[in-house]
Amino acid sequence: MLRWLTAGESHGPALVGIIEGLPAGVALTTARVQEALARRRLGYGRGARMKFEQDAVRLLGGVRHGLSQGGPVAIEIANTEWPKWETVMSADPVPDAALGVDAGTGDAREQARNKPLTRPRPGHADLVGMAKYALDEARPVLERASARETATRVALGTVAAALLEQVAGVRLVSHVVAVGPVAVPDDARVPGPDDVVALDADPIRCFDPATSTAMVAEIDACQKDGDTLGGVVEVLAYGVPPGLGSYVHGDRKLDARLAAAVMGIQAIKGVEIGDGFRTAARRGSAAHDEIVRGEDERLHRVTNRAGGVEGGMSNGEVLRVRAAMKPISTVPRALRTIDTVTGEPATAIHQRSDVCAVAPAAVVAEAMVALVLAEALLEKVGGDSVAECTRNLRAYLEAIPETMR
Ligand SMILES: Cc1cc2nc3c(=O)[nH]c(=O)nc-3n(C[C@H](O)[C@H](O)[C@H](O)COP(=O)(O)O)c2cc1C
Ligand SMILES: C=C(O[C@@H]1CC(C(=O)O)=C[C@@H](OP(=O)(O)O)[C@H]1O)C(=O)O
Repeated sequence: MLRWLTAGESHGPALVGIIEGLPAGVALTTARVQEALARRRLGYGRGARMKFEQDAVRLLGGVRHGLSQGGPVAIEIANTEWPKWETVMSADPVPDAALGVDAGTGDAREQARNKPLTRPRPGHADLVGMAKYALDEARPVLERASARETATRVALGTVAAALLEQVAGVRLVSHVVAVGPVAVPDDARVPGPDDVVALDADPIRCFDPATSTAMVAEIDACQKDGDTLGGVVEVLAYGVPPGLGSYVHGDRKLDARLAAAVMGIQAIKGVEIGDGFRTAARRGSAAHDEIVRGEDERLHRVTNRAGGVEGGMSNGEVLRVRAAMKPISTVPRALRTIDTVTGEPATAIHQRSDVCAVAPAAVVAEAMVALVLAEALLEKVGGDSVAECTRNLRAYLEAIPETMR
């Protein structure tokens, strides 16, 4: 069983991710994780932090000489700004002297704690988080709810993607298909795995040049208006073997697992597999994918409206997952809220923030898809080394009768 966890706060010393249940022999280097994190920092409309954040990576365990060893892999991502936040975010109690105030009044101490955040921001976890965890300000809530945590997901997704590629030749690509109301046309070319370099070079991560230009203009206009934007991202996985996931129980279904994992990303409010919602408007004859034998003597679907999943299992076609991201919640044109100290109306706290983070969300969604696919692949083929998993996958595929391949 592959499992993973993250820990850490947005302005703490570091984030940490652990992935466990990984076979030995997965190729992993600090540079490879750094590269993945650099992709996530990009994105037209991102805020000031991404200009200086270094995402300093340390592989803390489970990897030796560029290969996983079979034990848990632990990855640390240091937060560049930590020295500035050391007092506010100290894990240990901070003496009054270190706060730079007299041991005196509670108020002064509160001020030194970087002004208590008592004007919760709509669209964030702030208000309910304070009530739920019995907190007197939103700082602890936003520190953990922040999408800073997605850096760890991307680091762990790098490990999953390496496993998928080595064992099964799976290759993933993610792109942006809409920013606010600006969407790629339905007939735009779909990027293939070899287009990753071009997508990484584009701060919008959109493969359609005209749409990309319109998206930049939309973000500029929105920023000028003191507003924020969301959008839609798509992840494609090429080379996924058939039979990952299962129809036998709802929580084993690959589509259900993908939806849960992608929905778990901060600000994602909808997930679609294949043509998803669009399929609901079609007749059955125009909604499914007919099976034919191609010139290469192999079975193919004439279309891929299902997005590579039928009956909760991968069917060998390209996996397609889309996710809808809501506009960034920290709106510069501050939204109405209350002050939790007085109960009086107020405007929400506004701190440094992204205007649009759809491009990095695509990279994060790619990581989540990689983690789900890697977990499902290991479930199907098992094995304690990459070589064993590869052998098992080959044996399984070779055992499928000729008439069904
Ligand atoms: C890559 C990424 C970057 C984000 N950046 C910001 C940001 O700068 N400011 C902000 O208010 N929300 C940002 N968000 C969204 C919030 O983290 C998210 O909306 C919030 O934690 C509430 O969670 P929910 O939207 O899932 O309910 C970002 C999300 C992602 C995926
Ligand atoms: C730090 C990241 O994104 C952050 C996500 C985020 C939020 O509220 O989700 C708010 C901002 O944090 P800060 O106030 O520190 O600038 C973003 O910069 C990141 O993606 O690495």
